Amino acid sequence: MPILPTSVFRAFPRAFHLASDLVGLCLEKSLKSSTSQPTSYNSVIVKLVALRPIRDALPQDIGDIMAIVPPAQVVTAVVAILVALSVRKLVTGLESVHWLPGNYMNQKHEIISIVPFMLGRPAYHTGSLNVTKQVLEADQLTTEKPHELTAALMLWGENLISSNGETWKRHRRIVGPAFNHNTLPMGWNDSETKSEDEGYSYGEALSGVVETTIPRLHVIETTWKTMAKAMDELIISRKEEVSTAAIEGKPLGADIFTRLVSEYDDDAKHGLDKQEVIGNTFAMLFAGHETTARVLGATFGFLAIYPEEQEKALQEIRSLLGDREPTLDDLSNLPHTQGCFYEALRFYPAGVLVTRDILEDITIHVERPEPKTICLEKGSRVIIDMVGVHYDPYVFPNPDAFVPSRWDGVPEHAVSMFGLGPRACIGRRFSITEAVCFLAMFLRDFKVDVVLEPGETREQYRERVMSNAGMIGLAFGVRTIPLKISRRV
Ligand code: HEM
Repeated sequence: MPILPTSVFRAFPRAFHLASDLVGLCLEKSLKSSTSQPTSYNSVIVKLVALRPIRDALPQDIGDIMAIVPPAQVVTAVVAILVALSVRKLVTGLESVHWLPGNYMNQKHEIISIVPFMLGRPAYHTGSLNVTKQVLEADQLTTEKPHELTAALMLWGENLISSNGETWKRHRRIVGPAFNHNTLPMGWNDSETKSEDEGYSYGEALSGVVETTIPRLHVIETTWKTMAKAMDELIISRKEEVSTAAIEGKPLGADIFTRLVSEYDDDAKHGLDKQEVIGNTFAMLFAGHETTARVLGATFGFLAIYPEEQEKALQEIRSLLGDREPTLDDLSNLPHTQGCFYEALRFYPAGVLVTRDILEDITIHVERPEPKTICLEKGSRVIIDMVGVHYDPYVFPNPDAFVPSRWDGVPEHAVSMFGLGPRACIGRRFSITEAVCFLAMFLRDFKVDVVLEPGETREQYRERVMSNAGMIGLAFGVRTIPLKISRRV
């Protein structure tokens, strides 16, 4: 947590109110003056949502001191917004260096170093698919996820992502069936239910929670309280529905949440207790919230940069579907469209860091810089750089090029951006289905194009826009992609 002089914090609550007042005023004005300004309305809302968690996070008991700050003035409010935004970066740690693919220079070595990070264990850093496979596909008893790195996700309760050993097996057995063929056609309900007393929508609260997962969790208390309350209410009401359906002999829903709630039994050794239901619900929200959406954004970016690839996808979609809606069976017949999604995912593997602690010595074989057998020693850690893995020129020739056809014929389980081995992403099929379905329906009706700056080429646009990547919430992706979308005639 960055240390700031208390005077800075003192100036905040009042300043935030002023800033919000000002933004509110602009909002009101723009709504009154014209109904044809949706952009300014939206941008104001976005700013408000961004500012509100910070404002609410500030201690209330210093509010009185703030009363002595002079009343609203435009300058104060503008300064407050600027300072607030920069403090937000410090508080949430969202700012990071520009990610540039050209930084990958050391792929001649499959393991880079075993230097411990600060106080941590000695850690092997790797960007090699070969090493990744051997570690992730090793016997479950020989590795586990590091506790301190998954601790933040445990706050809501034990869950599939963060658990290890027997607990992980129990969770995977229960959650797994929720991702089978029957659940794929089902969409996620976009819950925008407002929580009246807190003033946050469920979605807004989730964003707040996601952005503050790392040790600063309790800073933005309101969002967390809102989420906890919403979760509790949801579980109780769905449990009642499930019990009623069981008594009346009606079939239960096949969705993930119903499956989790159905297994909720505080006394059961093989089911989930309430905290575990909540923990897993959050785990699914965390894992499913930003990931697919970010990769879809990048896919559109690449399709805009390379119109010939977009045209190829359009022809594939048109010749398969014509004017009808896609069915689940169609999705395997859209290889180019799927390849575009995979290729964007290769550049931006949303789950960017995969780590394992070594519980028993593991012997692995490396080919570079020369063929060798290495013992990954018990007590050490393996840190897998997923961007590096998917930039490996030995596995992905000409890694800078956007080549959807490189995925032709690659079976789904070998798509390494979703992880490998027994702990590979449980949402992989769900994510691919959702993405290809969305791309098919969207590209049939709309064309995406780049928004170039004066004199800029498409390649320069790619450099400017697509390199501006980093962690957004918990997912790795491109920050902003300016696109022009037009309806096809
Ligand atoms: C583009 C989308 C996605 C990417 C790139 C992605 C990536 C990954 C990766 C790399 C792992 C393995 C982590 C490890 O081995 O330590 C993983 C695990 C997991 N993912 Fe995803 N994921 C995506 C979408 C989803 C979705 C939509 C869901 C759920 C709705 C989901 C739920 C999970 C869960 C629960 C795990 C833990 C599985 C276990 O440990 O048994 N993911 N994901």
